[in-house]
Amino acid sequence: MAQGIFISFEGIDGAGKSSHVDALAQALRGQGRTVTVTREPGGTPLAEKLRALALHEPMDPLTEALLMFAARRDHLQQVIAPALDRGEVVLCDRFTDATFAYQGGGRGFDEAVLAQLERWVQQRPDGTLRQPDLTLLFEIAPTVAAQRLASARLPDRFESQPVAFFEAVAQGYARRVQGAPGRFACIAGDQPREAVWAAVQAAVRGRGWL
Ligand SMILES: Nc1ncnc2c1ncn2[C@@H]1O[C@H](COP(=O)(O)OP(=O)(O)OP(=O)(O)O)[C@@H](O)[C@H]1O
Ligand SMILES: Cc1cn([C@H]2C[C@H](O)[C@@H](COP(=O)(O)O)O2)c(=O)[nH]c1=O
Repeated sequence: MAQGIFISFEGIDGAGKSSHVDALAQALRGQGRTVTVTREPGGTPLAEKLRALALHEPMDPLTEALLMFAARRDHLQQVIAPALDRGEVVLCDRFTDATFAYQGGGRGFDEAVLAQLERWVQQRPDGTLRQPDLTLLFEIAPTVAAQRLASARLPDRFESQPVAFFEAVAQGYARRVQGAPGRFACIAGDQPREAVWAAVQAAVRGRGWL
């Protein structure tokens, strides 16, 4: 059976990505595809426990990075890889680019160490690295994202960071795009919702998946 399709959604907090995950799932299901919608950190009972710790408990950058990869390993083993092996579509709200952006860019953690953890956690039996087939990166000015979040919900450990943190996170994302430009579709997140949704569909259609 052919491998499935792995699509991740990325961007700074408040970029507006989450509302489009379910919409894309519905559109793909409308075409007869089986779709798993999931998120990181999280996606399994264990990884959701690690998520609660990572988002709410104080910790140092190494602990934070290790928790993200521990959650990811369980999520990959239990949910993502089996679904892809069954030929399904996996839509994941954040994946490893978020670790490079938040722990690497935002916290200033050594990206060479993150790259080593990425290899350990995402290596497949054939030696290749598991990565999304497509990453939709929602780009927005940190000040605009902060205004959106201010009226949306109580902030967690990441959302309560200052604008300068999110500028560093955005730079972390930009480095990931530079490293693998063909994997990314960059979407202007500051447009009206309908225009953002049109851009999401165009990116997926461009790959022949919609
Ligand atoms: N295009 C848009 N224009 C204006 N407001 C938007 C737009 N898209 C989303 N929002 C609003 O911005 C807030 C954040 O949206 P959403 O939760 O989808 O962002 P997100 O990128 O998934 O953030 P997080 O990663 O923190 O969950 C919500 O209140 C949402 O209603
Ligand atoms: C995967 C991943 C996530 N984060 C951060 C980014 C967000 O602030 C939260 C998740 O919250 P969301 O509302 O579900 O987007 O976690 C991170 O710092 N590192 C990661 O690897």
